[in-house]
Amino acid sequence: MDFRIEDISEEEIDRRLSVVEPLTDSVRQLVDAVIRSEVSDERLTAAKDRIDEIVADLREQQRPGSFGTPYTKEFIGMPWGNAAVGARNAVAPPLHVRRSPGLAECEMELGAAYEGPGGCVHGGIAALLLDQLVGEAASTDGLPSFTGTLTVKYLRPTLLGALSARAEVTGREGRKTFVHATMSDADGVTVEADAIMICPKDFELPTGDALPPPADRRLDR
Ligand SMILES: CCCCCCCCCCCC(=O)SCCNC(=O)CCNC(=O)[C@H](O)C(C)(C)COP(=O)(O)OP(=O)(O)OC[C@H]1O[C@@H](n2cnc3c(N)ncnc32)[C@H](O)[C@@H]1OP(=O)(O)O
Repeated sequence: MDFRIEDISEEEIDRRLSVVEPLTDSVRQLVDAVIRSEVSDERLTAAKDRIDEIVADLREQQRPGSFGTPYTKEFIGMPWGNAAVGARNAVAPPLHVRRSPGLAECEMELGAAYEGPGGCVHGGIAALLLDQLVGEAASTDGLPSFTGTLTVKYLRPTLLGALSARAEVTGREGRKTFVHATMSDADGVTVEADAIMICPKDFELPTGDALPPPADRRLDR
């Protein structure tokens, strides 16, 4: 796992987020517009050329590999490439997760980019989002857990639109944490999931005098 430390203040995190979040949001709009646009083929081709120019511009200075999760010295994580919550990742809806001990909750709006069956959320997307949420619920004590097993039950189709999700720790056994999660629309639960989350045996926390103990650590931004 990548544990790069980036020694920046919370003000600097906010400043960077104020630049990248609107950009990522515009890319989300672009994805949605491409899916639903009914303009002529000529205009679609012209759009491609303009987008290619922007891509070439952004690639002038490019990080190798993935974004990873840099941490501040206070252990605030910045998982900005993450597929479910990443502030720089237009693939992420994004989820804005609220966390308290053993609990993670969020609301989200899933549009055309997340479609599986016509008008409905793709089952893989529901599993992705619930996977993130069970990970966050299991990790609220500051020690990260990986998903060992995730069992997903689709109770009825989840229509695209406004949704909420919730994950709650139901038990702990050594390095294993058991989590139950649900995704709901206005009429109730549509998907439920059970996870066995595991803190890996060879997992080493980054060390350093400035690092607070796990229980006092701030979580991701
Ligand atoms: C602050 C940051 C916030 C961070 C918030 C971050 C949120 C991120 C959320 C994203 C979640 C993900 O997508 S995570 C990515 C997807 N998952 C992965 O890639 C995991 C890949 N698998 C692995 O790395 C490994 O297999 C592990 C870590 C799961 C387990 O390895 P290990 O540590 O060597 O485990 P091991 O000693 O063998 O077993 C320990 C105990 O767990 C059980 N066990 C082992 N594997 C499994 C399994 N797959 N499913 C169920 N149970 C298992 C064993 O029976 C044993 O039980 P007993 O004998 O003790 O009873």
